[in-house]
Amino acid sequence: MAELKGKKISFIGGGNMAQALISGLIGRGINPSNITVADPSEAIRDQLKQRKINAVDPTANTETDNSQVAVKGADVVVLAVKPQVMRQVVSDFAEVLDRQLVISVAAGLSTESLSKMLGGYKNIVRAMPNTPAMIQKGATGLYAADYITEADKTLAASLMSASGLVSWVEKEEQLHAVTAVSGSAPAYFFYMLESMIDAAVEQGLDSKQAAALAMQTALGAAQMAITSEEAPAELRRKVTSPNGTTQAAIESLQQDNFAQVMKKAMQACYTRSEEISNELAD
Ligand SMILES: NC(=O)C1=CN([C@@H]2O[C@H](COP(=O)(O)OP(=O)(O)OC[C@H]3O[C@@H](n4cnc5c(N)ncnc54)[C@H](OP(=O)(O)O)[C@@H]3O)[C@@H](O)[C@H]2O)C=CC1
Ligand SMILES: O=C(O)[C@@H]1CCC=N1
Repeated sequence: MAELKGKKISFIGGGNMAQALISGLIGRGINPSNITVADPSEAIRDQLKQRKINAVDPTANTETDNSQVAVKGADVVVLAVKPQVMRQVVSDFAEVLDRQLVISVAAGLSTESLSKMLGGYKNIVRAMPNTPAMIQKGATGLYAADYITEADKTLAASLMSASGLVSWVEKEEQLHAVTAVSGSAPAYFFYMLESMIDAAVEQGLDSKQAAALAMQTALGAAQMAITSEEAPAELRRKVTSPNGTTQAAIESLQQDNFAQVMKKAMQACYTRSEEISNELAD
């Protein structure tokens, strides 16, 4: 965290992912006055200002209120807009980049394509975070080309670790797999919770009670898996009494090819990430 002390951090795009990362940063004691966000939504800017975060309107065309203002004063610029609008968005400020570390959280968009969009600017680290960053329980994959300095890699890791775990990948393509296993994955767990709660309600619990039990179980299982020396398969075996209730549930999942279902979903995620990469390449 020492690396972030006094650093000016700007976010281009103040939507879901940016807000999650900002909450992580503020939760770790970063002064909101060191954070600037450019977002066209007045509602988002007003919310940010209430939290003492600077907010500018990228569509404004004044000397004090636009994305160039956010970028010029920054040490780190986090690009948090949809990959499909990145080219258009960065064209507003690419010319004023000179020393800033750019961190892109955009799914799929390669360093090479982004660098071209930025007129050849190369000081880029790619990150694939996830929304539990909001409560500092995020998981982020990071990639930097070999020409990025150790100081900038440390700065990027420090910024993302304010929101939770960080893990570097050696090859840029591995970020597709990171997206499948953690970037998009909170949604899989939320979907599983939704399905479990619906099923418990059908079995006779009221929805609040079902939700509380399912969510606490997800939290407990995740924390156990993280802290235990035993692998998830062994922890699963310890719940599963021979010919008991868990065995019946697990056998049902196996008959329905649960592992295959999960593999197929993660492959769809990986493939979509590759497609976005190809769509945005020149
Ligand atoms: N959500 C997630 O879980 C994750 C997202 N990501 C990546 O994060 C990025 C953002 O995703 P997410 O936060 O979900 O998307 P959101 O749509 O929530 O946020 C993007 C924000 O950027 C704003 N925006 C549009 N144009 C500009 C502009 N010219 N200047 C500044 N801001 C602009 C949008 O405004 P408006 O809506 O008014 O156009 C919107 O508020 C994506 O690239 C995504 O791949 C990565 C990991 C996880
Ligand atoms: O769905 C998406 O494309 C983004 C990237 C990872 C999570 N959300």
